[in-house]
Amino acid sequence: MSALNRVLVIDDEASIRESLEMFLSEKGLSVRSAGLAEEGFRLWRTFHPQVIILDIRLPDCSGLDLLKRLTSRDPDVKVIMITAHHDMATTIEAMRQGAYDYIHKPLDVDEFDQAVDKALHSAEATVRTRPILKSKDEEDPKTRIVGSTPELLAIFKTIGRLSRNQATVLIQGETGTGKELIARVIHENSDFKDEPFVTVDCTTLVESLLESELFGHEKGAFTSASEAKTGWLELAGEGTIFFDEIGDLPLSLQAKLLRFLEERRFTRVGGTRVLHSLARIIAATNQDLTELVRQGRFRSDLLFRLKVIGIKAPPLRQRIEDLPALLEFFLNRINQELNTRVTRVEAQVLSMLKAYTWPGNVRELKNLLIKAVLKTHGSVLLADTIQQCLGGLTIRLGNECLSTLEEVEKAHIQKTLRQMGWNISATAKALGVSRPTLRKRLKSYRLSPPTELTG
Ligand SMILES: Nc1ncnc2c1ncn2[C@@H]1O[C@H](COP(=O)(O)OP(=O)(O)OP(=O)(O)O)[C@@H](O)[C@H]1O
Repeated sequence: MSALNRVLVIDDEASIRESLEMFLSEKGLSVRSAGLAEEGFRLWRTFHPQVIILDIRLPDCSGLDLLKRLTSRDPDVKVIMITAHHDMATTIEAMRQGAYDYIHKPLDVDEFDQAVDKALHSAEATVRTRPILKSKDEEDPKTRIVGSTPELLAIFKTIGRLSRNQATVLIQGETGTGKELIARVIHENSDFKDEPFVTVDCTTLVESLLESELFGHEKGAFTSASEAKTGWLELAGEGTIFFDEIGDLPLSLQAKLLRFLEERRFTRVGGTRVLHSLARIIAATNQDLTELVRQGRFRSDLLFRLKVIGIKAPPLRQRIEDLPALLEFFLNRINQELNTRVTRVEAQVLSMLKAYTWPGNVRELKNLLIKAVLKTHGSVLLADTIQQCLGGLTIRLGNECLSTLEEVEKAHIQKTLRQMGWNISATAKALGVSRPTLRKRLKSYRLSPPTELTG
């Protein structure tokens, strides 16, 4: 009998205990039951159940109190609360206290069956997986670029070289690849890090306002200028001005920015005093500026001026080896920010994430993990949850487009089998499963060795 099939039922109604015992035994599970909280707690200590079915109302104490006692001793305990009461506050409180699930009486057999299977699967995954989060991050997570692929190492070097000067930088890359993050890290690692970092979103600016926002204006410069205003160039001091989506900057403003970059001097709108700015300009874009130049939508001389130092932020799919580190980093951050404790991941999660194409890059990964963590009960991030969050999105493995967990699993097994020359022991080891499990999968996916290997 597997060590991972023990269920404890704690309910004061004898008829419910009996029917649940019967139902769970028929599922092949080992079941014990108790009618009182105290008795249930004692059984929990001696029987070591993977899953507990717990009634909210018990004669000697509330099920919620017992839940609290259990989760404080073992945060990974899987407790399915059952109750005849449909009240919001208790449901919320039970989930807050770490209940795995919450089901109403009269029990719907399918719903109950599924909840028990999921809880057992999650308990099994907790045992199978090792925590991936080792230590708390010491660095400020908001200015940490995670990754160690050659493309990123080259970026780190460039950032180092930029630390002693105020050279202009152009960062190009797809959406969500970390362009703004790179700009902030350049600023944080410069001698001028205590000066301001000012962001200019070129997509949201009304053309007529930009000049005065950027350069400032004097009182009375135009009808609504009732007060003088300091512009971003002055506000930034010796810090950094980050032009996000520079490709969207209107042509008239491109000319003004170019003039400023050439002379480093400017006047406020309606003013005569010549001001200087030593701020570093960093521009970012996810468009192909050379193509925009060709189309006459971007000035080639401005592109030349901006690209004193050019940085290419690589798309996530081109540095997929960084995924484990990113996963660990975001789980840590999400746990801290959302007060969750997802510290383990099922083995297939990583292969699924690695197989996906990530059109939204690191931002998409971060958002997906937030969604998945919020759906996770307990400490293990399950492959099923990732699949749900990826929704109808397609996973790409090699040249194949896969959309279900089974397809992904099958393709991954096939690939590993091929790599291992169809050696079952080596493949099972590489996949982290036992040989019987692998054989079961081969049978269910009808996988058999190519003919030249069978003889
Ligand atoms: N290498 C990385 N390590 C850690 N976090 C990252 C990394 N790359 C991106 N991020 C995070 O992903 C999110 C998106 O990054 P960012 O806003 O810098 O991307 P972007 O390229 O400027 O996007 P857009 O083009 O859409 O403006 C941010 O939360 C950022 O902190």
